[in-house]
Amino acid sequence: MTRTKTIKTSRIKNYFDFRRDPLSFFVRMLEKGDMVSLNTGLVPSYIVNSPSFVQEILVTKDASFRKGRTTKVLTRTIGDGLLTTEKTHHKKQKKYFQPVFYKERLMRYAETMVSDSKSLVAELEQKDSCLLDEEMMELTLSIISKVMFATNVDEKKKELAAAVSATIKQTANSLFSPFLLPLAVPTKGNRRHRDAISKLENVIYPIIDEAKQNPTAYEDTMVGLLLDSAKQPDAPPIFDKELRDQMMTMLLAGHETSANLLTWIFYALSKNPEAEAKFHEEIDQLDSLTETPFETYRKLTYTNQIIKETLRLYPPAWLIYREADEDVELLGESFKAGSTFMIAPYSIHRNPDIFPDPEQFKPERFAEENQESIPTFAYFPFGAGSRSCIGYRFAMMETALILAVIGRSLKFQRVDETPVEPEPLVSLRVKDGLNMKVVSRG
Ligand code: HEM
Repeated sequence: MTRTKTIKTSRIKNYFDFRRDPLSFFVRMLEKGDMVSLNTGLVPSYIVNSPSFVQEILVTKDASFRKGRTTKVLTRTIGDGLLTTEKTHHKKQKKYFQPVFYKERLMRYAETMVSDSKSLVAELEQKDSCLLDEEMMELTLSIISKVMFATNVDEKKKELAAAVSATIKQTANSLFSPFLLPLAVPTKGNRRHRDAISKLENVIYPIIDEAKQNPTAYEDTMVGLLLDSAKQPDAPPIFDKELRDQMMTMLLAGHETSANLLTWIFYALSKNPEAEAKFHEEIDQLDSLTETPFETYRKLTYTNQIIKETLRLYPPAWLIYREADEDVELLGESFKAGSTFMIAPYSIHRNPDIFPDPEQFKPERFAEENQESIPTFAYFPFGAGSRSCIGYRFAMMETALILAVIGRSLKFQRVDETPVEPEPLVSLRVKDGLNMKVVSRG
């Protein structure tokens, strides 16, 4: 029996429905079948809904797929970094990248996560309200720059965060546009995109020069590690361009996702007083005098459930693309080379058969005793298989520590009750930002 259903609406209607409101489009498609064919003719496009197809594409048959269009678009900004390379090149990079996220390094990163969060608390205590999304963007940008490049971007935080935002907006526009104009074509959007890339490069290239001249100052960072790996016997040399691409990758993949997640969490807590009270109870019991940040992190059980529930409802990586490299058989059905597959954690995480009352915020879904009932490939905010998120542990720890430090001193309340909408760019943002009252917890 075939599990793929073709929807009856025309491809033009599907395309405009998708462009108008991609998130609702995917949620509507959820009940149409395990795999939905979008009727797109020469280049077949599918929406993947069932966990077993997700597993086939991302894990079991992953060698038959590439990231396709996502890679093509992202390469314009980040070049050949870990997020965008394919096949053997990617495998090689993933191997030399692993040590950046080893436990002993994560333990050191935790110190920076806590101290930067404390500085932000001191700043926020002077304010009545703030644009929370921007504050979170600057905080996670500052953390990633310190731990990956030993660079303090405090003075340039706003400018850099704006440059990253501009590249992300342009990338999202290109991702969903039917035409992909080369970046060299001087459209207004392309010019803005190129300016933003130059701003980021003006920060990145001097760091590379400095790291090569003064390696000891960088030995604990990603840049130092990559320079070191090139010194191993038989290792190929590493060029500035490759370092630049990996640094761009970390800037783009490693801070916007976490910042958006944090913004959604504080929003969700402001709407769910019971969960907020349980969160406060947990963090108020922490003994910050005797513990290292890493020990603190391991005690944040309920906080962890809040993070997972927010990742379910507002997964920053809301859409994952794959393209078949060759003809491929999935669960006994054949798909042609070149077929594209859209896998949307945003809609799959709302499957009511797996998550009853899917729109309700219920962190307890992820309590130890309940987690077992969630099939592995029904919940995958960090992807799965060979292309899954290398920063997964980093992101979970960073989010928990930031929540704990900020949550012990402050909470946030909505300034007004205007509806908050998600904006699906490369990562899932709060549309038009989130203005929040800053309330001291006394
Ligand atoms: C809440 C935060 C984050 C979320 C939800 C997230 C999600 C994801 C997802 C879903 C993928 C797989 C994409 C695909 O299969 O096409 C991915 C890949 C990746 N992520 Fe994350 N990520 C987060 C934070 C981070 C952080 C903090 C870093 C780095 C410090 C990072 C670095 C990367 C990189 C380099 C890849 C590409 C891995 C590869 O292709 O081998 N991410 N992320």
